Amino acid sequence: MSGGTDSSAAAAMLVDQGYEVIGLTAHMWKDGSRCCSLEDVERARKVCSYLDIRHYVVNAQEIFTDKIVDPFVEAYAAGRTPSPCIYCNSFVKFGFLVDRALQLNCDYLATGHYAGVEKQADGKYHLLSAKDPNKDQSYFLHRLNQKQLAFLLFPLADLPKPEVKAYSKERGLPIVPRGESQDLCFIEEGRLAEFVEQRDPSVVKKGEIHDPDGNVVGHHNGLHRFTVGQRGKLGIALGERMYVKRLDKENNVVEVAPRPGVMQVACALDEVHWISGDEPEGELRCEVRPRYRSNGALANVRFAGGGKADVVFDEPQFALTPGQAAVFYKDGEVLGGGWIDEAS
Ligand SMILES: Nc1ncnc2c1ncn2[C@@H]1O[C@H](COP(=O)(O)OP(=O)(O)OP(=O)(O)O)[C@@H](O)[C@H]1O
Repeated sequence: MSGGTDSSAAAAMLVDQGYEVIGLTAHMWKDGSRCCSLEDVERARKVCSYLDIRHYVVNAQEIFTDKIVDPFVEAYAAGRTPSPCIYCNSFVKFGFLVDRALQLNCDYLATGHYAGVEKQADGKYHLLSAKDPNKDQSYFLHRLNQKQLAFLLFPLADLPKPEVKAYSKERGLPIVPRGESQDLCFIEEGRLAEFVEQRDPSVVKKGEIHDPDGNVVGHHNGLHRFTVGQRGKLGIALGERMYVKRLDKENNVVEVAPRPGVMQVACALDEVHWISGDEPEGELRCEVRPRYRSNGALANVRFAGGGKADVVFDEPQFALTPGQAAVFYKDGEVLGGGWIDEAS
């Protein structure tokens, strides 16, 4: 329970369905940050007390630093754009918290994620998109395995957010309003570069900005200030609108190009994960979402062995970004996904 509407509503629904519910809140990051802090712990405590259920607070600061924050900074230092929510789900929410729930003799761990889990006739657990496409979080859960899915309940899978809000109100849940969770809950809005610099000062390194012909069109203060597809804040004034096309770590160069230059048709993935535990044979035709806010595009996924795969889209895609996840969907189901290593 994060103290927000979704997990509070999920807990209340399970209480209403007759489950014996225990609230579990991870204190993940420093106080004063926008989430996962002591203020959230306090919010969750209030809801539990209202529902008359036990509430446990677990200290997850060490694992959060080791598995989410440090790799996040390392990725930026390597010229990539990381996706910390995916790691947080794998290691903290559905790793560390599952272990704690097992220690408390729980039969399930429930969260307020918008996604579905279903055991089907093949005996496997399947991860499904949420019914509310605006809230669907299945993209962030694509690295879950069978053991984790067997232990999970997602009570909000079939509900649109307005219904969850209405239910919380009707049920009288004492929820202190706050904004929807942001991707970077541990960093103050607009302070990403400073955060990375504070934790790894070596990222501040002057370099050049190159146009598609290799001309120097500007200078920068570190690759961590850029992400592929970025348009503004380039500090250059050219006749044409320019986007970041590639971050060249080796030469500390930011390559920019007009929009057509940032459209690419293929990308190489590593650490590909399959929810079923079995890699499909040969080639897979499916929809691939190369970032969270993407509708998915038809592609062929070819397996290259050793957890690697190549994705070839039917149509060029904008800003295939190293460090982001490409997630495979078929008929509303998440099959798995991998990290984008390189686009071409
Ligand atoms: N600090 C935490 N401790 C325990 N569980 C958490 C914590 N933060 C998030 N969760 C769980 O993960 C789910 C998804 O987290 P996310 O950050 O996407 O929250 P959200 O959609 O804003 O939900 P909420 O309204 O519950 O905050 C939450 O609904 C909650 O069940």
